Amino acid sequence: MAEAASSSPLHIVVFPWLAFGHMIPFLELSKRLARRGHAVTFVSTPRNAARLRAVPPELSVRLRVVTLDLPVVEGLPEGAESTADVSPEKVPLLKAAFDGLAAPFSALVGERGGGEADGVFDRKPGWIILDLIPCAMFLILPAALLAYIGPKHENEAHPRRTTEDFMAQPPWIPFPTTTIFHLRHEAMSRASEFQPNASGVADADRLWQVHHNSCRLIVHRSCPEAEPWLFPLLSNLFSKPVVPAGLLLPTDIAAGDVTGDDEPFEAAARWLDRQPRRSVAYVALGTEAPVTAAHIVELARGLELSGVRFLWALRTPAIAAGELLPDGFERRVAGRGVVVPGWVPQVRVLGHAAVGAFVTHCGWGSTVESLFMFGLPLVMLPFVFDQGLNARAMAARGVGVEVARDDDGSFSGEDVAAAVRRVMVDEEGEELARNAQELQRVVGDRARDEQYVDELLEYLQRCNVAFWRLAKWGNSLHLAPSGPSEMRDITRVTL
Ligand SMILES: O=c1ccn([C@@H]2O[C@H](COP(=O)(O)OP(=O)(O)O[C@H]3O[C@H](CO)[C@@H](O)[C@H](O)[C@H]3O)[C@@H](O)[C@H]2O)c(=O)[nH]1
Repeated sequence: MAEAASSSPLHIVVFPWLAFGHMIPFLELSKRLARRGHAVTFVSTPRNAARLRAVPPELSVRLRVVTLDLPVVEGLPEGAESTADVSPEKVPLLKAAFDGLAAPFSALVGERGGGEADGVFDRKPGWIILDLIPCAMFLILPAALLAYIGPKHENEAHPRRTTEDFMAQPPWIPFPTTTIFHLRHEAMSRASEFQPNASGVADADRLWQVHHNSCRLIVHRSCPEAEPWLFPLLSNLFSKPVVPAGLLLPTDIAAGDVTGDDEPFEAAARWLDRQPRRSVAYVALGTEAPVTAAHIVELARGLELSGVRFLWALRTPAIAAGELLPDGFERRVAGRGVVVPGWVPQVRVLGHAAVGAFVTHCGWGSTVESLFMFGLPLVMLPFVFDQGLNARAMAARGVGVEVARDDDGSFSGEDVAAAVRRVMVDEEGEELARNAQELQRVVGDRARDEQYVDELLEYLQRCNVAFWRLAKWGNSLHLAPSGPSEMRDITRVTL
């Protein structure tokens, strides 16, 4: 890995969407860019910045965190700054608040490198890397989701109107694929993402606005080993380079990238230390899945019925975890099951020798951390976004099984227990575990993962700032290639 920038170092500003599933990989990418001698300004809000682990001292000369205060939006709970702080129906309000950061962000990047003149940051940004704004878009999502959404012109040529349309393979994917939401509840949720939400804009439109108006380069937290065939297809479909950043496998396994109230976890960690090797199922459904009280009851019933040891990270922003669990649940599973009501250092748990499988919503971050980093087989319970696609792709690779679902997405405790036992108890589980280890060996190669960042940097340096002129105009951020005729107006900044 290059430790110093080979040619003139870049100043890169990164500004992720306010979700830990986004901020964590953006910070990981930032560290790798800084380690290679480039200056990185990581922008977030004060509370999120405080919750992310401090930048390692050796990187602090080149990687700095700048905070912007989130504007007040009616209905958004006080102090809510990330999707982990709100229930799913309030996320559009968080998006509206994030949209309100367009002007301060524009001011930040428009003036010198962003703030006072201080050495490496005293340069206008060569690149801005955001979820949904120019000039490079870094998607922490798998390439499969972008392939499913497709470019606007393909959606116009092949409009999807009915639920069945959303359940079918997109016609612009010309080969057999797992990129299909074949379950009715998933297709319905997808369809809603093409409609405007409470933030006033449809999520698909946010994506297209950037793809079509402003971004020159699309970067995925992924690699061809993890998602074969998709990168050339996407470059072709979107008529611009779609390149991998690698999986950004977390480097700081012991700490993770988020600080929180680890207190409730410490007792669970001591319990985990006493469990036999590969005997515990770690259960966690990420930070954004719309998990209902009924889901939690059935999941609890399933874990109890399975007879398997488990550690469950149960985050419920709106209701105390204990109030959702069936009566007497914790007493009945005492000794073999532990519920942690709050933030759990997930990477540390997944890497623990006692953990043998992961009951997961199949968020891409969780898939990367469990399967590609540690080779753990999966019990898959996807809800929204890319999660169903990830589950399908991993089932096809023989590294996990999905919990059976009804058309409306509901599932029973018996369905959960059956899937958990297939992975943790039955003979089939041995093959799943072997496949997962084998996939990890191929996909989770750290040297190759670093090489993808080198290749990305080479690309960024080749097409550097000569290409772009930054201008501030009114309340919007404008990024313009050198000719004024190509000036583009970017007003929206969120996913
Ligand atoms: O108690 C917790 C809860 C979460 N995490 C971390 O938070 C991240 C969660 O990321 P992910 O697994 O991707 O889940 P979500 O936050 O739910 O993911 C959103 O963003 C993902 C892209 O990262 C998409 O794939 C998902 O569909 C979308 O829900 C991971 O790094 C976890 O290690 C913890 O460390 N402790």
